[in-house]
Amino acid sequence: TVTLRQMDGRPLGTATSYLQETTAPLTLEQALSAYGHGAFTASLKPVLTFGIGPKPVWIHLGIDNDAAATQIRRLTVGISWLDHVDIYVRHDDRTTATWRMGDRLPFALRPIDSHVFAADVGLPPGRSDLMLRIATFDPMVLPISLQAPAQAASAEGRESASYAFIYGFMFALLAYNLMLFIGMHASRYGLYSLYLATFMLTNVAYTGYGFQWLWPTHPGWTQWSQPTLMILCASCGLLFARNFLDTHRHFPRLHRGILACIAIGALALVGTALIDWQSAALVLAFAFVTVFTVLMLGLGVLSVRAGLPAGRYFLLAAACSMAGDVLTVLAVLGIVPFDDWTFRAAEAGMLLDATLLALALTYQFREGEERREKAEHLARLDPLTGINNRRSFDSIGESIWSIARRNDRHLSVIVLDLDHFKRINDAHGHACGDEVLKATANLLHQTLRDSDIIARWGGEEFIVLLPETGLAEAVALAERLRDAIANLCIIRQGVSIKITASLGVTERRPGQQTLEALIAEADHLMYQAKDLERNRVCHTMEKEMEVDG
Ligand SMILES: Nc1nc2c(ncn2[C@@H]2O[C@H](COP(=O)(O)OP(=O)(O)OP(=O)(O)O)[C@@H](O)[C@H]2O)c(=O)[nH]1
Repeated sequence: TVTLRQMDGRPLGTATSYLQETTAPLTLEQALSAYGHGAFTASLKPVLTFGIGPKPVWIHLGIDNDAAATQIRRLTVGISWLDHVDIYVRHDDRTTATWRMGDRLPFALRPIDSHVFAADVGLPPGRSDLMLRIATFDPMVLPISLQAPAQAASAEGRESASYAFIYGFMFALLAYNLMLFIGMHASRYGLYSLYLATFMLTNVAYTGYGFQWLWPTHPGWTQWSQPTLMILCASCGLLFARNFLDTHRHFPRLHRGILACIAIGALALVGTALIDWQSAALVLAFAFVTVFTVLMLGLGVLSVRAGLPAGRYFLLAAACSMAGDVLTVLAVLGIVPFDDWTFRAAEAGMLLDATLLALALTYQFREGEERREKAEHLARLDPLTGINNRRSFDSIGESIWSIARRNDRHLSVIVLDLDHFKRINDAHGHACGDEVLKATANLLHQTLRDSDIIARWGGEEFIVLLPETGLAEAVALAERLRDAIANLCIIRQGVSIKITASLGVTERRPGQQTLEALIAEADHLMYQAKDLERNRVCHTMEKEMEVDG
């Protein structure tokens, strides 16, 4: 028996006693008579639990109103998914109030607009008895409490606010990822959004908010929504994992196995729906979610072991979600004490899961961008010397050329070719030739300004584009380069290798049409230098002097 003071919203299980029906359903009179004969068992737990799909249960709670006037207290059975909740209030051997509710009956029959089962009970002074009959295919967990209606309403308000926070947070993640999906056509963002959306729907269904807000006139769907959405959500999670971890490439057998698993789950669900076997659908859904949780964790472990960069986030996310799910299931099955924290652990786990996966997606995106930038950068460089290759020179050179042309600015070019390079290769080997090419590129890099463009033009040929540089200055620079190359000391296997280079230098002339023509001129001059015994700089100034002379 509970007194008014004990009616503070906490579960009153230890004040109750119960009787489970064995064969035929009992009437109220039969249950009362059984109670009178002491057939009820006193509950030792504050929250009664009877596992999945148990026989219907009768619960008795004695109430002592020690005040002088009638008191109203809100009776709450704080779980949403019970099929039938019949409540009888007895006073002076009479039934003073009866309510029938449950998620097999339309929501409108509920006396209080709540996502769980609640009724305001009038308690005259003295002793009253509450008799409840509860029947369900789902896990039967019964947090029964009494408290003043205003208090109950404010507790429910706080609870709703916490759900609003969870849904708001998840909705923001969902909307953001949906936009990424639409904008980038990357299916992993779409699958992640789908996973979040189905999780939210599953949660809305099992917390009873779905029945209260979304489908109050469809008790049939309320029944089937839970197994259906559980299987749908787990399937979306697996599809996301397949895509996110690229299982097709890394774990091909698992990739196919996951799809088979989803297909079996979906077919089995359709089968149970066709024969309207709801208890089997529930057992199937719980089994599927268990397989899902194990698979997600296993995929996380495998991807970390395979060194997949985003694997750590995934594993941590899967572990958070699994810990939350396990705690909630244990609470619902009565294996660990049922309270707000244990019951809502799955939500906390999923919040962490969703956040970590969002981080993992961002990490993966950043990594992809870095890879792409690196590949683009590498595609512009000569792999041996690390300076620009011809393709990259062409694109940079063209823009410098058009600026110089439009603004009529100085622009010079040097073409440099190493002399008798074939001999170096022949005498010291190809690897040694490579070393010489690298040393030459290095020297160019160190001697020239950052604004000058250096590139490897061909085998042992280099090109330098000198913006804002007149011919005299370019020729002086070319001479310095020639001299530095001639003095370059490359020692390989104790042998000192000497090299020289021939250089052609020219400057853009007003009216000259293309950069190509300018380079061809410098190239021509470089060949002139080769003809003149090599290790020389030839330039257009000489040509002009010759013409003048
Ligand atoms: N080691 C090495 N050799 C290269 C590379 N690219 C081209 N070569 C070699 O450079 C040599 C160029 O020879 P040639 O075109 O006959 O010119 P050269 O021997 O320098 O003679 P001149 O240009 O007339 O002074 C060839 O033997 C090519 O195989 C490279 O990346 N590494």
